[in-house]
Amino acid sequence: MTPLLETRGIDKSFGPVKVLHKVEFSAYAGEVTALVGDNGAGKSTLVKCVGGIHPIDAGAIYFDGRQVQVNSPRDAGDLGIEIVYQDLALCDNLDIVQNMFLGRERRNGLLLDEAGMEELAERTLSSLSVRTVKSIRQQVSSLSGGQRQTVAIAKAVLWNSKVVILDEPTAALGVAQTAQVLELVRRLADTGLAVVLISHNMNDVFAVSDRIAALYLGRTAAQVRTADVTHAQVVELITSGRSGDLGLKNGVTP
Ligand SMILES: Nc1ncnc2c1ncn2[C@@H]1O[C@H](COP(=O)(O)OP(=O)(O)OP(=O)(O)O)[C@@H](O)[C@H]1O
Repeated sequence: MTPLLETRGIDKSFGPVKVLHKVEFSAYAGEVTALVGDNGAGKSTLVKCVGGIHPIDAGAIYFDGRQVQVNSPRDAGDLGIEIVYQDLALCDNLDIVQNMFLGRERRNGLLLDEAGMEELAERTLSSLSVRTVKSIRQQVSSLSGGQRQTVAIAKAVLWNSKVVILDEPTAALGVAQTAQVLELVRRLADTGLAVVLISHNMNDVFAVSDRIAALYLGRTAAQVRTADVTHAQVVELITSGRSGDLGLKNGVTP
């Protein structure tokens, strides 16, 4: 199976500090790939490289088997790569529809196509089986953390996304809301998207991912199928970069 998104040998430095060393990473359509690693391991940097925010120093990015240049967030968006950041970047003083179309508003002549945007927002939310919001004209400031996360994810999905990268989507959530967001993460993959889930939470990772990619000090420690590893083995990968008894071939489950 060809990965939908793949990095090969990515290097990235900030000034004299080398943060990524020949990083290999693959994400597949229809699957959730968890990207794990300790604080400072390079997860956000890798994601920002594939999102066109940081230029890479060496290596290459492949999309659907084809080498691509991702020089700006616009390039990433054109390929269908959307990143949902932890701090969400939703505007509190706007409603759900306004937030979902922010910066990409639909127009009807000179006027905003409010009805069209409402319908599409509604359709996107219901296609993801999101029933938690009362009205899509609700201000985002009145939503709970889980609902905000849901809107941010739906916003990413609205734009014909093919790869959705979620940066710690459950970090600030309670138990019930975490379960809801994880269900949504699973549904995204089930609709055929490649979902990348950055997470520090092993329960979340094991609950929802098909594959796990572990970074250790900016290097790929392993890429494995979730079904092939235990919590303890993943913790070992994260904390020491060692794959111990996993029997990996070049860091990958054979
Ligand atoms: N813009 C930058 N300039 C200089 N150093 C940076 C920059 N961005 C990240 N770094 C450094 O790169 C390393 C990797 O950081 P990164 O944020 O990618 O890690 P992470 O795995 O996402 O960590 P966390 O789980 O804490 O978010 C860190 O040592 C960090 O200090």
